[in-house]
Amino acid sequence: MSRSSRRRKHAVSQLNLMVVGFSSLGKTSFIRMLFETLCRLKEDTELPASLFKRAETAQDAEAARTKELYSFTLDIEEEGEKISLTLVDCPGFVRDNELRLDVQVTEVLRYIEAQFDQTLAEETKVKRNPKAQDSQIHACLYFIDNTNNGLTDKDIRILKRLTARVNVIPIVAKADLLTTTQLANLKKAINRDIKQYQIPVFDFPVDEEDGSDPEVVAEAVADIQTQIPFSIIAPEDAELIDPSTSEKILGRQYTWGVIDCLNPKHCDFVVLRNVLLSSHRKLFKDITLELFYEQYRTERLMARKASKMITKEQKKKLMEDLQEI
Ligand SMILES: Nc1nc2c(ncn2[C@@H]2O[C@H](COP(=O)(O)OP(=O)(O)OP(=O)(O)O)[C@@H](O)[C@H]2O)c(=O)[nH]1
Repeated sequence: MSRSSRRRKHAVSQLNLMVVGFSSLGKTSFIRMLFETLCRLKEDTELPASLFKRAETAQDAEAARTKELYSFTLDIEEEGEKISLTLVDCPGFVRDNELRLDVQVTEVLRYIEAQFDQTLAEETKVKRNPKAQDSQIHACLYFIDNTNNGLTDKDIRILKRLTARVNVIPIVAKADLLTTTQLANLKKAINRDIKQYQIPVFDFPVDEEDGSDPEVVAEAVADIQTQIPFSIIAPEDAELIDPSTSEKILGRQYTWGVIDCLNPKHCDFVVLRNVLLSSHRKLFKDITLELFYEQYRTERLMARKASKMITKEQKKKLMEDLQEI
């Protein structure tokens, strides 16, 4: 084995994912489900307590609400590759206060931009740290309320802001509450709105650099594209037993039957997990660095240049105006 391939085998890839959306749509439950399906390399990683606060009753709901943004990192292995996976959970957006909602979205964007600032600071160092962590958010899952018929005005406004800074993947949450026809209609309505309002969500382009047969890759991508937005059902109880197989499953039990959250016929979790951790991981990272980070970097440098160019009088006037605010 050559030195470089040995290095690659031991190389750890970083992946940073974020979940956002209105409150109580199942974001934390999704993170918990993802966590439960991961092949962890270190069992002793300290996990946030909020990850285990389940809310099966209305009284629990307030206590289990995500109050502030938090993140945690896990060392995992996916298809033989080591990944340092950071999951970021954000407080749910409020529905009834436009001003507060805007502040919340700004806070999410500030967090994303703060990660770009870290890269920018590292890049401008004379002696760069070769082991510097990549903390940029590579993909953001946007949870959509399935009680609406497509995207609301608020969704559109939020999505327009987020897609300027990060790869956004739309998610239909709590898909168990919809029939097959309702789910298909909702997916259609969301895709119609995405197109009509020209929201540049991540559209699963064919990766030109992928060494596999181009026809096979194009077919796989087309297959994924038909599933967007991905439907998710999070389990209610990790200890659920499927009565037909007597096996433990991650699911939800109803009077009429059991949902297996890992069954691709029930929801798109397995496809989404594969897209995030495996098939599109590199593409998410490349686009983040080459498109979103570059855009942010250019904006920052231009703003810096513009502030240098203003005259002393203009600066004085600006300071006076700011004091008046
Ligand atoms: N029916 C159903 N309920 C779900 C699903 N996922 C989560 N829930 C329930 O929805 C409630 C809220 O779930 P959370 O995961 O806390 O939602 P959240 O989006 O993180 O909420 P905030 O912290 O307020 O933003 C809980 O009672 C969950 O058990 C699902 O797929 N289907």
